[in-house]
Amino acid sequence: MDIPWVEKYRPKRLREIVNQKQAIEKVEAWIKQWFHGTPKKKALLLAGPPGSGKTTTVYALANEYKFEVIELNASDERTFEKIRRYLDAAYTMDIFGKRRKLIFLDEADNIEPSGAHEIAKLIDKARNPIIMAANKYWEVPAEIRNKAEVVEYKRLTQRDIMQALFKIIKAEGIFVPKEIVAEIAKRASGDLRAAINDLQSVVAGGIEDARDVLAYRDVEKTVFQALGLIFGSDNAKRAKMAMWNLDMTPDELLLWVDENIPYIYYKPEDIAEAYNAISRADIYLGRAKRTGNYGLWKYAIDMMTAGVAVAGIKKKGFTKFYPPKTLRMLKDTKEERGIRDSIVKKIMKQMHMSKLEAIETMQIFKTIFENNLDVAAHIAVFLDLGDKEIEFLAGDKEKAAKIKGKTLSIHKKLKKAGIEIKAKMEKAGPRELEEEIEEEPEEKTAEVDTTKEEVSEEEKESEEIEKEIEEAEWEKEEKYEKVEKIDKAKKKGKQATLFDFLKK
Ligand SMILES: Nc1ncnc2c1ncn2[C@@H]1O[C@H](COP(=O)(O)OP(=O)(O)OP(=O)(O)O)[C@@H](O)[C@H]1O
Repeated sequence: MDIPWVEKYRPKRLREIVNQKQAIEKVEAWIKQWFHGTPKKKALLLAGPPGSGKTTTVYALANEYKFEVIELNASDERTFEKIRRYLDAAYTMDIFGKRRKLIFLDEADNIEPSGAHEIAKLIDKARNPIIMAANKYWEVPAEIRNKAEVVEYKRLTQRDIMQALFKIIKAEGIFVPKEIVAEIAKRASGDLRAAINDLQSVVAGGIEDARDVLAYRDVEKTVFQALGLIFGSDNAKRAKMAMWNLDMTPDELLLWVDENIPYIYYKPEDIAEAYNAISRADIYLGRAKRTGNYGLWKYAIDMMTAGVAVAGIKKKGFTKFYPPKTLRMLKDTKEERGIRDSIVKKIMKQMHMSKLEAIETMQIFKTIFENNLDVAAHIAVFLDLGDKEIEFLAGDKEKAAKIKGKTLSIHKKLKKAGIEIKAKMEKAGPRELEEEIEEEPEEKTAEVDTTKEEVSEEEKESEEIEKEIEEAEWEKEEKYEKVEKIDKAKKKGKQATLFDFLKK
């Protein structure tokens, strides 16, 4: 996976930072004072809109003036303790020799009042430069704000953003039409980080799809941030903030989270864990709707945010979020629900699972249907899925058609194998079949004279038995390979699981 362009192209030097000249002059003047003693204000507060260059300034400054940055997050509970530790050791030795530490406290507008008092005390005692950053500086507790020199960052203009994007396009040696660059810059509303991420998404997804990606931008502006909180860290508290100020119902956010799980987690057990969390959330949401007890939303939200955030190891690097396919494809949600329910029922029946397990399994099947058409076809045959059901799981008409084609050839093979096996069995006597029909004498199944006009009761019975056996044989042949493991597990009294099936 490519490294995120926001990191790859983060300016290393102060002069590369676009359109924040005044702010940077102030920051440089302040840091220079540290080389001649301690400045009057030991802390700076960089205030301005997201993606305007605050964090970039801190790192470029540290790079030029040879500081080591200790980055702390104000919403992290352990921050206060860490600050104390670093302040006590203003200088430490590292392999480069003596390097001064610069403390960077991001999200200062998220500091709890109790923490604010302690941080204010620590600023008083500090022997290190402290830089804080906030989007809304008026929400930084006054106690801290008063101890810091405020440096304002401007919202970047569409022109600034376009310039920065073209620099990246040139460095990457790619072509992106000017109107798309202009559109990305316009939609970013001053946030260069968002614009760079959009540009990378558009390039990764192919320019032809650019308009689709951008069409979702208005919603994603917030839903992307929500997904970033859920998938961006293992911090449950941060993840729970995803629903804040989000102009969406939990049901809608659930679809987005659901869609993106397989792009974030890569180990099957982690994917299953994350799906487990959302299927529980789904149950709470359903219950809330049925009973009118919307207090249950809180549990649902916790499960689909924090529950998903801590599900496992996430992919590193740039991640593109995708809008839910169900939103794009199946406008008729009633129909969608009907299809979903019938798949769940089939899984419950064929795989001997509880509803919850079946929902979870269905989510895993979705990933398989999108990514491995061969396995998908086997599952489709095994579950006897209809066209709509295959389409639902594949999330794409074209893929569904391919899977359908593969199921037909599986059916053909099974039929052929069934005839061959039948012939063999007629010769040698089928062992597996014997087990299943052990009460019935074999001769009865072997020959029935269909030329006789008058059929005796006994013969009628025999014919029926033959039919039944033939059906059993068909079914057995179709499913034998796939259910063998499950059957064994059942015989041993173990619960059959999806993984028994997939290991086949
Ligand atoms: N003024 C700028 N000049 C050049 N690049 C910038 C500028 N502002 C933002 N960027 C780019 O956008 C990315 C994000 O910027 P940065 O992390 O500095 O934002 P920020 O102001 O700290 O935002 P936030 O408040 O959300 O943390 C950087 O990696 C950099 O590539």
